Amino acid sequence: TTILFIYTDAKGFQEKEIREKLQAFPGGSIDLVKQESGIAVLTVNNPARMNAFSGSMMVELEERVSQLEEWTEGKGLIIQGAAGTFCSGSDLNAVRAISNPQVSPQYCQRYIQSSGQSSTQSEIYPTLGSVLNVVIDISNPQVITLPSVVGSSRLALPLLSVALVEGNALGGGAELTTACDFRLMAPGSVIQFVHKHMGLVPGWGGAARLVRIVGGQNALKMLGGALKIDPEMGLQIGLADGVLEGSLAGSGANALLEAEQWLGCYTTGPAPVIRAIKSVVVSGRELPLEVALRTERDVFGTVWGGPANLQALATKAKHK
Ligand SMILES: CCCC(=O)SCCNC(=O)CCNC(=O)[C@H](O)C(C)(C)COP(=O)(O)OP(=O)(O)OC[C@H]1O[C@@H](n2cnc3c(N)ncnc32)[C@H](O)[C@@H]1OP(=O)(O)O
Repeated sequence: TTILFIYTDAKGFQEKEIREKLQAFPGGSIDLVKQESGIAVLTVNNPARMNAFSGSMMVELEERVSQLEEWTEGKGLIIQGAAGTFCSGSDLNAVRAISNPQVSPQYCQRYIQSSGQSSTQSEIYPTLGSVLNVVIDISNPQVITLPSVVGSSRLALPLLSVALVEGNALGGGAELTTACDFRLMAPGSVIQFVHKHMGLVPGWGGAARLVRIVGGQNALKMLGGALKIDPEMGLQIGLADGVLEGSLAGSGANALLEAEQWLGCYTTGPAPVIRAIKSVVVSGRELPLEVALRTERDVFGTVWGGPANLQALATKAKHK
């Protein structure tokens, strides 16, 4: 099930067209490593442009998310940038190429209307937004669909996800951090919604998610002031869930190791149980209460009497 191929014919055609247009802006890659531990590492890799998102990287992100959807043993996901910095947002070379005055008026109209007709370059951003919905709103594939959000019956990933922020997370890069369940910041790192300085607002879902993470007041200040959020401020407003140790930071490998250890506290245990935990929390947060309660009951049914439950009963576990 990928958003590119399960639409109706007209929509499918549109997505194919968008994909082709995105491929016209190549550069960089999105690398995925699935580990035995059940934690996968996704690397935004375009260091010559501070890991800015080219068009082909957007397409690759969608493909990597599809691979993660099929990874039934998976429990966690770390998203990082290559070479010690997170992501500087959209590739401004591509943005400049598509923002010439002849394209712009059409761009704006299409962007707002989001019509179902033939696509324009402006649909780059909403397209990636759909992928990010899947990265964050991860839930139990058996029970939750978010049709109104992703425009299809695509499901959210059942992995606990962390953005490992070293260096800068700017613009769309800041948005990407909000598409994860958690954010870990390295000393000296910055998360900054620079959209206002670019004459924009977030378009990948970053504003809606930011409000849920830090509340409306903080989100208004962050967007309105294009504030540079350092680790200390990040912790204070609840944007950061942790700050990496200074002694270990500075080296990409060590920062990743630290992030894996941090995430391991939450992903230790059998995959079906970890995935179910993600599912009940996301449904509780995102769905109307009545639906969330029903979902929780259904998810409960997937672990009740399961191997982990039976083993715990047999060993008469004490929780001291
Ligand atoms: C809805 C989406 C909204 C968006 O994401 S709009 C894009 C928002 N992002 C930006 O405006 C980032 C602009 N860049 C910067 O502020 C700085 O480059 C940054 C990231 C703080 C790093 O500064 P420095 O460490 O001094 O490095 P630098 O400026 O020399 O950059 C090294 C090379 O990377 C390039 N680069 C950085 N961000 C880029 C981007 N977003 N798109 C395309 N190229 C980008 C930069 O042009 C430079 O390339 P070159 O070496 O001059 O060829």
